[in-house]
Amino acid sequence: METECRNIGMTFGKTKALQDINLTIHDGDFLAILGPSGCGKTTLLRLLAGFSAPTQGEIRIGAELVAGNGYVKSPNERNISMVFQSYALWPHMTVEQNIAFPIRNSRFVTAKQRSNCSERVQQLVEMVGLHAMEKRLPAQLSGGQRQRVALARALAAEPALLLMDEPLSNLDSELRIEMRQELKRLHRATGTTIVYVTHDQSEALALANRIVVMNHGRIEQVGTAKEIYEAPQTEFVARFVGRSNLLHGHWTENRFLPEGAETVWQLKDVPDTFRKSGLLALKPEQLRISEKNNGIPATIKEIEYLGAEMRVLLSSGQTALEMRTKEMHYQVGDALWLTV
Ligand SMILES: Nc1ncnc2c1ncn2[C@@H]1O[C@H](COP(=O)(O)OP(=O)(O)OP(=O)(O)O)[C@@H](O)[C@H]1O
Repeated sequence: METECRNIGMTFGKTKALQDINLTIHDGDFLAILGPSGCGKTTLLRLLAGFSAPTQGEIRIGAELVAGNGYVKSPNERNISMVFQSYALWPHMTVEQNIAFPIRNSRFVTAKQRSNCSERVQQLVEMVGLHAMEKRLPAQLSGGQRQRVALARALAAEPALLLMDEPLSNLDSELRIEMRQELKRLHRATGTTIVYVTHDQSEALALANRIVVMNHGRIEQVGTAKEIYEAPQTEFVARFVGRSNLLHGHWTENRFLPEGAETVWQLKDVPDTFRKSGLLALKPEQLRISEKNNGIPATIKEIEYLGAEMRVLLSSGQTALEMRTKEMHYQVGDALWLTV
């Protein structure tokens, strides 16, 4: 079942939280909505859930109009479930009671599913790895285990759409990576359509089969992780997702003369998104330090040791640059050249 947003706009007083949102969510998608704080991600998710009505445009789930023209269908009338950053479990209910709740109460559950409730709860408990914890209360669980209960509860009534708002951000970094694998496995096993809000580009790249990048209430680009990372269509996407350096200069066919450089760079297979504006987008791992004057002059501002590699922050004139390297023979304050 497809979900369709058409010309969605949302204003709060003078704030335009969303503008011209056109988006189709396909059946079985794992779709990430990625963008910086305040770009409108949560507002869009809340509209999909039915917590508020858009000020413009319409939303359809399958053939059914769920919001538009002042009409809005409430969350419990939509076949959706939601997982929040804060888990939002019922504190007085055990693990199995929390998971059973939507099976007993959702209007989208059939009589047959309801009569198989205990088996379904057991199946979900196993699926999210909470065996032997069924009788515990949320307070007797770790953060990761609570989030697993929230996930099992969200999947219990087999929703047409599962909405997740930064569900892993309360977990420590190791557990976050582990839960990512869990989520991917659950998505493969259930085929549920997932819309996943995050401001973390590595989370979006790792999880989603499609990514929607948002900025200032608008969609900047929609594509697969590879498309978004390797072929950004806007300066914002290049910087936000790929952490790309955008160098100004002059293009002649496949040759680029960066501003401040004396030597032309011969480049291969460069997507021509930015050529018209005299820009070259380079990922931190594409920049190299050069011993000789065949690139742009730069000064090292900071070196961060990250274990497997180093993150080096530099400045070239007024431009701040970032590179990643495995070896570093220079120090903060050194002047050198950067090339590709
Ligand atoms: N109920 C509201 N009343 C007024 N302004 C709001 C309301 N909800 C959101 N906004 C504004 O709308 C914009 C988008 O907010 P939203 O919460 O959707 O952003 P976000 O991308 O989810 O941010 P974050 O990652 O920080 O949660 C912001 O400028 C925010 O201040």
